[in-house]
Amino acid sequence: MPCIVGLTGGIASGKSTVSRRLAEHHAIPIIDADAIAREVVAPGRPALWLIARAFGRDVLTADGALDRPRLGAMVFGDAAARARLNRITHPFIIATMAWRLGVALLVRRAPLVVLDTPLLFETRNLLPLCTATVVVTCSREQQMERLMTRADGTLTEVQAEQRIASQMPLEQKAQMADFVIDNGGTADDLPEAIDRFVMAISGSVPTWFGLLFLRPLRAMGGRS
Ligand SMILES: CC(C)(COP(=O)(O)OP(=O)(O)OC[C@H]1O[C@@H](n2cnc3c(N)ncnc32)[C@H](O)[C@@H]1O)[C@@H](O)C(=O)NCCC(=O)NCCS
Ligand SMILES: Nc1ncnc2c1ncn2[C@@H]1O[C@H](COP(=O)(O)OP(=O)(O)OP(=O)(O)O)[C@@H](O)[C@H]1O
Repeated sequence: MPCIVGLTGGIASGKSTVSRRLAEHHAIPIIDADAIAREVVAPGRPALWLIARAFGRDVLTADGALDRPRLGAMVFGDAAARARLNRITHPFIIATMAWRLGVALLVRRAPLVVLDTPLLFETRNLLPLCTATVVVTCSREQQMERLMTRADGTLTEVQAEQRIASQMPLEQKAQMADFVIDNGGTADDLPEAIDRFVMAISGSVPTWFGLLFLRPLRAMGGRS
Protein backbone atom coordinates (compact mmCIF):
# COMPACT_ATOMS: atom_id res chain seq x y z
CA MET A 1 0.00 0.00 0.00
CA PRO A 2 1.53 3.37 -0.97
CA CYS A 3 1.92 6.24 1.47
CA ILE A 4 0.65 9.70 0.47
CA VAL A 5 2.21 12.47 2.54
CA GLY A 6 0.67 15.94 2.66
CA LEU A 7 3.54 18.42 3.15
CA THR A 8 2.62 21.90 4.25
CA GLY A 9 3.82 24.86 6.31
CA GLY A 10 3.61 28.63 6.40
CA ILE A 11 4.63 30.91 3.57
CA ALA A 12 8.44 30.87 3.29
CA SER A 13 8.81 28.36 6.14
CA GLY A 14 10.84 26.05 3.88
CA LYS A 15 8.45 23.62 2.09
CA SER A 16 10.16 23.88 -1.28
CA THR A 17 13.58 23.44 0.31
CA VAL A 18 12.33 20.29 2.04
CA SER A 19 10.66 19.01 -1.15
CA ARG A 20 13.85 19.53 -3.11
CA ARG A 21 15.83 17.31 -0.75
CA LEU A 22 13.08 14.68 -0.64
CA ALA A 23 13.18 14.53 -4.45
CA GLU A 24 16.92 14.78 -4.97
CA HIS A 25 18.26 12.82 -2.02
CA HIS A 26 15.45 10.33 -1.38
CA ALA A 27 14.00 10.02 -4.93
CA ILE A 28 10.48 10.69 -3.64
CA PRO A 29 8.04 12.00 -6.27
CA ILE A 30 6.79 15.47 -5.35
CA ILE A 31 3.54 16.94 -6.61
CA ASP A 32 4.01 20.68 -6.14
CA ALA A 33 0.80 22.74 -5.78
CA ASP A 34 2.61 26.09 -6.31
CA ALA A 35 4.16 24.88 -9.58
CA ILE A 36 0.82 23.51 -10.77
CA ALA A 37 -0.87 26.77 -9.72
CA ARG A 38 1.44 28.50 -12.22
CA GLU A 39 0.79 25.95 -14.97
CA VAL A 40 -3.00 26.26 -14.77
CA VAL A 41 -2.86 30.04 -15.32
CA ALA A 42 -0.51 29.93 -18.32
CA PRO A 43 -1.66 31.95 -21.38
CA GLY A 44 -4.45 30.16 -23.22
CA ARG A 45 -5.62 28.16 -20.21
CA PRO A 46 -9.25 28.58 -19.09
CA ALA A 47 -8.31 29.66 -15.54
CA LEU A 48 -6.47 32.72 -16.88
CA TRP A 49 -9.51 33.77 -18.87
CA LEU A 50 -11.71 33.35 -15.78
CA ILE A 51 -9.27 35.42 -13.68
CA ALA A 52 -9.23 38.24 -16.26
CA ARG A 53 -13.04 38.19 -16.32
CA ALA A 54 -13.26 38.34 -12.50
CA PHE A 55 -10.43 40.82 -11.78
CA GLY A 56 -10.25 42.85 -14.99
CA ARG A 57 -7.77 42.83 -17.88
CA ASP A 58 -5.35 44.89 -15.76
CA VAL A 59 -4.16 41.65 -14.17
CA LEU A 60 -2.63 40.64 -17.51
CA THR A 61 0.74 41.82 -18.76
CA ALA A 62 1.18 43.31 -22.23
CA ASP A 63 1.97 39.86 -23.65
CA GLY A 64 -1.14 38.28 -22.13
CA ALA A 65 0.46 36.48 -19.16
CA LEU A 66 -0.75 36.78 -15.55
CA ASP A 67 0.70 39.82 -13.81
CA ARG A 68 1.46 37.96 -10.57
CA PRO A 69 2.67 40.91 -8.46
CA ARG A 70 -0.42 42.91 -9.43
CA LEU A 71 -2.86 40.09 -8.65
CA GLY A 72 -0.93 39.31 -5.45
CA ALA A 73 -1.33 42.94 -4.33
CA MET A 74 -5.09 42.65 -4.96
CA VAL A 75 -5.75 39.39 -3.13
CA PHE A 76 -3.42 39.06 -0.14
CA GLY A 77 -4.92 42.01 1.71
CA ASP A 78 -8.50 41.22 0.77
CA ALA A 79 -10.11 37.96 1.97
CA ALA A 80 -13.09 38.22 -0.40
CA ALA A 81 -10.87 38.75 -3.46
CA ARG A 82 -8.64 35.87 -2.35
CA ALA A 83 -11.65 33.59 -1.96
CA ARG A 84 -12.76 34.56 -5.48
CA LEU A 85 -9.32 33.70 -6.86
CA ASN A 86 -9.24 30.42 -4.94
CA ARG A 87 -12.68 29.46 -6.31
CA ILE A 88 -11.34 29.90 -9.84
CA THR A 89 -7.92 28.28 -9.50
CA HIS A 90 -8.34 25.53 -6.90
CA PRO A 91 -10.54 23.16 -8.93
CA PHE A 92 -7.92 23.19 -11.75
CA ILE A 93 -5.06 22.74 -9.26
CA ILE A 94 -6.77 19.88 -7.41
CA ALA A 95 -7.73 18.06 -10.62
CA THR A 96 -4.13 18.28 -11.91
CA MET A 97 -2.69 17.15 -8.57
CA ALA A 98 -5.09 14.20 -8.35
CA TRP A 99 -4.24 13.17 -11.91
CA ARG A 100 -0.47 13.33 -11.24
CA LEU A 101 -0.94 11.43 -7.99
CA GLY A 102 -2.72 8.71 -9.94
CA VAL A 103 0.14 8.55 -12.45
CA ALA A 104 2.77 8.39 -9.67
CA LEU A 105 0.93 5.62 -7.84
CA LEU A 106 -0.42 3.52 -10.71
CA VAL A 107 2.11 4.06 -13.51
CA ARG A 108 5.33 4.75 -11.61
CA ARG A 109 4.27 2.49 -8.73
CA ALA A 110 5.84 4.90 -6.22
CA PRO A 111 5.57 3.57 -2.65
CA LEU A 112 5.60 7.11 -1.25
CA VAL A 113 4.38 10.34 -2.86
CA VAL A 114 4.50 13.85 -1.37
CA LEU A 115 1.82 16.44 -2.04
CA ASP A 116 3.54 19.80 -1.42
CA THR A 117 0.45 21.88 -0.64
CA PRO A 118 0.67 25.28 1.14
CA LEU A 119 -3.07 25.38 1.88
CA LEU A 120 -3.53 21.72 2.89
CA PHE A 121 -5.21 22.53 6.22
CA GLU A 122 -6.95 25.72 5.09
CA THR A 123 -8.89 24.20 2.19
CA ARG A 124 -8.86 20.56 3.34
CA ASN A 125 -9.54 19.44 -0.26
CA LEU A 126 -6.60 17.05 -0.47
CA LEU A 127 -6.51 16.07 3.20
CA PRO A 128 -8.74 12.99 2.81
CA LEU A 129 -6.19 11.56 0.35
CA CYS A 130 -3.26 11.87 2.76
CA THR A 131 -2.18 8.94 4.87
CA ALA A 132 0.08 11.28 6.88
CA THR A 133 0.77 15.00 7.12
CA VAL A 134 3.97 16.94 7.86
CA VAL A 135 4.42 20.62 8.60
CA VAL A 136 7.63 22.61 8.07
CA THR A 137 7.92 25.20 10.84
CA CYS A 138 10.01 28.20 11.82
CA SER A 139 9.30 31.31 13.90
CA ARG A 140 7.16 34.14 12.57
CA GLU A 141 10.22 36.42 12.59
CA GLN A 142 12.12 33.91 10.45
CA GLN A 143 9.14 33.65 8.10
CA MET A 144 9.13 37.44 7.68
CA GLU A 145 12.87 37.62 7.19
CA ARG A 146 12.96 34.76 4.64
CA LEU A 147 9.97 36.12 2.78
CA MET A 148 11.44 39.63 2.56
CA THR A 149 14.89 38.35 1.56
CA ARG A 150 13.47 36.08 -1.13
CA ALA A 151 11.25 38.87 -2.49
CA ASP A 152 14.39 40.97 -2.87
CA GLY A 153 12.75 44.35 -2.34
CA THR A 154 9.58 43.62 -4.32
CA LEU A 155 7.40 43.21 -1.20
CA THR A 156 6.78 45.86 1.44
CA GLU A 157 6.72 44.79 5.08
CA VAL A 158 2.96 45.30 5.14
CA GLN A 159 2.51 43.07 2.07
CA ALA A 160 4.70 40.36 3.62
CA GLU A 161 2.62 40.53 6.81
CA GLN A 162 -0.59 40.27 4.77
CA ARG A 163 0.73 37.14 3.07
CA ILE A 164 1.50 35.51 6.41
CA ALA A 165 -1.89 36.57 7.82
CA SER A 166 -3.71 35.07 4.82
CA GLN A 167 -2.84 31.57 6.07
CA MET A 168 -3.69 29.55 9.16
CA PRO A 169 -1.16 30.30 11.94
CA LEU A 170 1.83 27.99 11.69
CA GLU A 171 1.54 26.82 15.33
CA GLN A 172 -1.99 25.64 14.60
CA LYS A 173 -0.81 23.70 11.54
CA ALA A 174 1.94 22.09 13.62
CA GLN A 175 -0.67 20.92 16.13
CA MET A 176 -2.78 19.36 13.39
CA ALA A 177 0.07 17.52 11.66
CA ASP A 178 1.30 13.98 12.24
CA PHE A 179 4.94 15.11 11.85
CA VAL A 180 6.81 18.39 12.21
CA ILE A 181 10.07 19.31 10.48
CA ASP A 182 11.62 22.14 12.47
CA ASN A 183 13.31 24.59 10.09
CA GLY A 184 14.07 27.13 12.81
CA GLY A 185 17.80 26.48 12.56
CA THR A 186 20.26 27.23 9.79
CA ALA A 187 19.96 25.85 6.26
CA ASP A 188 22.73 23.40 7.23
CA ASP A 189 20.61 21.94 10.04
CA LEU A 190 17.70 21.13 7.76
CA PRO A 191 18.96 18.03 5.86
CA GLU A 192 19.32 16.07 9.10
CA ALA A 193 15.76 16.95 10.20
CA ILE A 194 14.45 15.89 6.78
CA ASP A 195 16.31 12.59 6.86
CA ARG A 196 14.95 11.90 10.36
CA PHE A 197 11.45 12.49 9.02
CA VAL A 198 12.02 10.07 6.13
CA MET A 199 13.19 7.41 8.60
CA ALA A 200 10.14 8.02 10.75
CA ILE A 201 7.63 7.94 7.91
CA SER A 202 9.19 4.82 6.44
CA GLY A 203 9.07 3.01 9.76
CA SER A 204 6.48 4.26 12.15
CA VAL A 205 3.24 5.03 10.34
CA PRO A 206 1.96 1.84 8.79
CA THR A 207 -0.04 2.86 5.74
CA TRP A 208 -2.95 0.63 6.72
CA PHE A 209 -3.26 2.66 9.93
CA GLY A 210 -3.37 5.92 7.99
CA LEU A 211 -5.90 4.60 5.53
CA LEU A 212 -8.15 2.96 8.09
CA PHE A 213 -8.09 5.57 10.84
CA LEU A 214 -6.43 8.90 10.03
CA ARG A 215 -8.05 9.44 6.66
CA PRO A 216 -11.69 8.86 7.74
CA LEU A 217 -11.04 11.00 10.82
CA ARG A 218 -9.80 13.88 8.66
CA ALA A 219 -12.67 13.47 6.23
CA MET A 220 -15.02 14.00 9.18
CA GLY A 221 -13.12 17.19 10.05
CA GLY A 222 -11.53 15.71 13.18
CA ARG A 223 -7.99 16.26 14.38
CA SER A 224 -5.39 13.67 13.50
C1 LIG B 1 -1.80 35.42 -5.98
C2 LIG B 1 -0.67 34.88 -6.83
C3 LIG B 1 -0.86 35.26 -8.30
C4 LIG B 1 0.65 35.51 -6.32
O1 LIG B 1 1.72 34.96 -7.05
P1 LIG B 1 3.23 34.98 -6.46
O2 LIG B 1 4.12 34.57 -7.60
O3 LIG B 1 3.49 36.31 -5.82
O4 LIG B 1 3.27 33.90 -5.30
P2 LIG B 1 3.38 32.31 -5.41
O5 LIG B 1 2.31 31.79 -6.33
O6 LIG B 1 4.78 31.92 -5.71
O7 LIG B 1 2.95 31.84 -3.96
C5 LIG B 1 3.86 31.98 -2.88
C6 LIG B 1 3.18 31.50 -1.62
O8 LIG B 1 2.06 32.33 -1.32
C7 LIG B 1 1.12 31.56 -0.60
N1 LIG B 1 -0.19 31.62 -1.31
C8 LIG B 1 -0.43 31.56 -2.65
N2 LIG B 1 -1.73 31.65 -2.91
C9 LIG B 1 -2.35 31.77 -1.71
C10 LIG B 1 -3.71 31.90 -1.32
N3 LIG B 1 -4.68 31.93 -2.23
N4 LIG B 1 -3.98 32.00 0.02
C11 LIG B 1 -2.99 31.98 0.94
N5 LIG B 1 -1.68 31.85 0.63
C12 LIG B 1 -1.37 31.74 -0.68
C13 LIG B 1 1.64 30.11 -0.58
O9 LIG B 1 2.32 29.89 0.63
C14 LIG B 1 2.63 30.09 -1.71
O10 LIG B 1 3.61 29.12 -1.50
C15 LIG B 1 -0.58 33.32 -6.71
O11 LIG B 1 -0.10 32.97 -5.44
C16 LIG B 1 -1.89 32.61 -6.98
O12 LIG B 1 -2.31 32.48 -8.11
N6 LIG B 1 -2.55 32.07 -5.90
C17 LIG B 1 -3.79 31.33 -6.04
C18 LIG B 1 -3.52 29.89 -6.22
C19 LIG B 1 -3.15 29.24 -4.91
O13 LIG B 1 -3.96 29.10 -4.00
N7 LIG B 1 -1.88 28.82 -4.80
C20 LIG B 1 -1.38 28.17 -3.63
C21 LIG B 1 -1.18 26.73 -3.87
S1 LIG B 1 -2.71 25.85 -3.91
N1 LIG C 1 16.93 27.21 7.52
C1 LIG C 1 16.95 28.25 6.69
N2 LIG C 1 17.67 29.35 6.99
C2 LIG C 1 17.68 30.43 6.18
N3 LIG C 1 16.98 30.52 5.01
C3 LIG C 1 16.23 29.46 4.65
C4 LIG C 1 16.17 28.28 5.46
N4 LIG C 1 15.33 27.39 4.86
C5 LIG C 1 14.90 27.99 3.72
N5 LIG C 1 15.44 29.23 3.59
C6 LIG C 1 15.20 30.21 2.52
O1 LIG C 1 13.94 30.81 2.81
C7 LIG C 1 13.21 31.06 1.60
C8 LIG C 1 11.88 30.32 1.68
O2 LIG C 1 12.11 28.92 1.59
P1 LIG C 1 11.19 28.01 0.66
O3 LIG C 1 11.01 28.62 -0.68
O4 LIG C 1 11.71 26.62 0.76
O5 LIG C 1 9.82 28.17 1.48
P2 LIG C 1 8.35 27.75 1.08
O6 LIG C 1 7.68 27.35 2.34
O7 LIG C 1 8.38 26.76 -0.04
O8 LIG C 1 7.77 29.14 0.55
P3 LIG C 1 6.36 29.43 -0.19
O9 LIG C 1 5.30 29.26 0.82
O10 LIG C 1 6.45 30.84 -0.60
O11 LIG C 1 6.29 28.50 -1.34
C9 LIG C 1 14.10 30.60 0.45
O12 LIG C 1 14.79 31.71 -0.06
C10 LIG C 1 15.07 29.61 1.13
O13 LIG C 1 16.30 29.53 0.46
